[in-house]
Amino acid sequence: MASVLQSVLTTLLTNAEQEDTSESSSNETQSESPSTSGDPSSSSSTNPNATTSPNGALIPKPKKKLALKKPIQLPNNLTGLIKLLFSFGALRDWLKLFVIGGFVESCRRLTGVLYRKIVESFFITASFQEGDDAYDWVMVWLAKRPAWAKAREVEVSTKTFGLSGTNRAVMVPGDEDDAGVTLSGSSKKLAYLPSLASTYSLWHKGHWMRVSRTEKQKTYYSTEETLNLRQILLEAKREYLASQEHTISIYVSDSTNDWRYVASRPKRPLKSIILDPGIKDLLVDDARDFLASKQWYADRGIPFRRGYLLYGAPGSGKTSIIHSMAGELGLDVYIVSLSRAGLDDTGLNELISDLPTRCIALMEDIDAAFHQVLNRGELDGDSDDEDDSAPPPPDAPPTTGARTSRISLSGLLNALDGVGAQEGRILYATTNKYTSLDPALCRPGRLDIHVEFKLASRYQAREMFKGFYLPNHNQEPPAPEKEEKDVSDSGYSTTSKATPADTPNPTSPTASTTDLQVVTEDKEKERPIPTSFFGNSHWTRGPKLTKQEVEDLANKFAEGIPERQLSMASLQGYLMGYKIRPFDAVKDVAPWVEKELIERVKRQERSEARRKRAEEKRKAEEAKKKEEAEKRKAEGKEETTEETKEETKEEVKS
Ligand SMILES: Nc1ncnc2c1ncn2[C@@H]1O[C@H](COP(=O)(O)OP(=O)(O)OP(=O)(O)O)[C@@H](O)[C@H]1O
Repeated sequence: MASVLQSVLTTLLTNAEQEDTSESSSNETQSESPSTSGDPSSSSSTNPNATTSPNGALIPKPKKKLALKKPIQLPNNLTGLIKLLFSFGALRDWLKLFVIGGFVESCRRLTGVLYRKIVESFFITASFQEGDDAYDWVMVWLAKRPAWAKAREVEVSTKTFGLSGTNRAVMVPGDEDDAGVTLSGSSKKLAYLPSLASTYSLWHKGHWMRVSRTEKQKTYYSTEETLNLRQILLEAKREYLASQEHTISIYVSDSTNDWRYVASRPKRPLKSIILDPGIKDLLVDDARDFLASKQWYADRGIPFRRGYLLYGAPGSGKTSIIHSMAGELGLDVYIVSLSRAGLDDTGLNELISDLPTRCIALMEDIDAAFHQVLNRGELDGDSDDEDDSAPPPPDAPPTTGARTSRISLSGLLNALDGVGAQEGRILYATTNKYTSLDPALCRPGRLDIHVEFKLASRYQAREMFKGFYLPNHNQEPPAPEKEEKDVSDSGYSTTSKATPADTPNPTSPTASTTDLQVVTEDKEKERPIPTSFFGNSHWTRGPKLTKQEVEDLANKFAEGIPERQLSMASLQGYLMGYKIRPFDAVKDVAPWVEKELIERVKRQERSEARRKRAEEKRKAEEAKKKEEAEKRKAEGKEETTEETKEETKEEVKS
């Protein structure tokens, strides 16, 4: 340090010397200049550097040698050096500035550190990462805080945060009573999000909290608050779940084998699914009993899992009952799409083990993941298995063609009950091809309960008819004026509003063939409220039927439906065309059924022809393969014979 200071001082002193020298020389120059330009006498008297000779000429005085007579002695101790430094004015000012600046900066940093320490000791900071459930809870909770509505700077988004239907209104604080903010006719709601890099302060139950949103690799929220964090999170979760009370969440697997939330669906009431008596009760009671029996399973060492296989005719309500059960049991649905391209055994295992503990895993069309029939022969890789020679089941898919996914049967079996299989989950598998499933897949422990869904019975047809037209006394009638305006509703294409085609007319054939009566003005008071679960916006346009009238009509309708010939989906499709015309629905049912049955026969013929073609193609390919194999075998033999001959010749020669 001292040596540095010494070298600095030396430089400074040298500079000072040079400055003095230049000053002196400039003085000299100045003193010379008047003698050359002015009167010598006057110059001599004024010029101190010249003397006058006896002849009057100016004789310049000899030049003074400019040199430090006494060079400054550099002190060799630190104190002396500092003293010397302070003897230079400019340096002194610089040093003062340096010291004051350093002091101010240190104070600033110290205050920052102290502030953070205080904040940390009084506040709790929590970060929520986008994509996590807790993030959605906190978002919905924040949106519901009144203070949030006063925020001056927000980011507007149409994200739903897992909410659907009317619940989405919470995303727009203060807008809950609106019919719904619509964006150019869409039903999307607006959400106010904290804008990036802004900090918001709000009070909650007497506590101050700050909310800031920052973006790193992912966006996340961080809150600093004085409240018990657990309490706030629980509150947020409670409010979120309350918002979701009437919906179920649907998750699907993405290409990275993670579960991704896709949508919320309103719960479908169980009564809207019409099955033969006892089936619904069996499914619901068994699932309820299972969910309540965790300890029972644990005591007996039985894996806490339950599987249901719903099989049968297409459009008979398999998928619908699963969604309805999810609502009834309050479980989310995780759809495992076995035919997703790129899904292999490892991916499937990961997905199944990542399922939450209480949920519904849904595998639709479990047979469709494999183009080949799932059987033991394939599983064991034993091509000579006697099963192979047996003809495939009548509805078995063709056994050739590329697989859509890389799932093997053993992979699926492992995923269902291997070590990684999640406890507490309910598995629903559906198929239209029960006979094509391997018994190993269907055994208890994997798929414990098998329920057949048949084509519609007369009982189901009757109940569906009643569901469309029966008064529902739990609902308030909608305001007629409002309904008048609603022309966008429907699902049917005919019938003018003024004279519904179904309104019995004394002279019309419909009226003459039925004993039902038109509801008169007097009856209007006890006017029935329409359909329980197929919507009610069109009810004012239809005839007002009493319960008994609907039951009579339903019986007539059911009589026209052949037992187990048509699917419930087709019946629903038919009735949708007669939403406000129950009389016509009954009247037209016979010709419709006839047409449907003819269509069905045609469809069956087409499918049989397709199956035959596929079978022939398969046989032809097999024969071709066999022929090629034999040809290769023969060629191989010939080559070997030639080679043996050559070798013998060589041997003989040698
Ligand atoms: N039993 C039923 N009760 C009420 N509606 C039904 C019933 N069966 C089918 N539907 C109606 O038919 C439509 C199709 O039903 P769903 O998808 O549940 O049939 P599915 O058996 O799963 O058909 P698939 O085997 O082709 O997948 C739905 O809109 C549903 O409302």
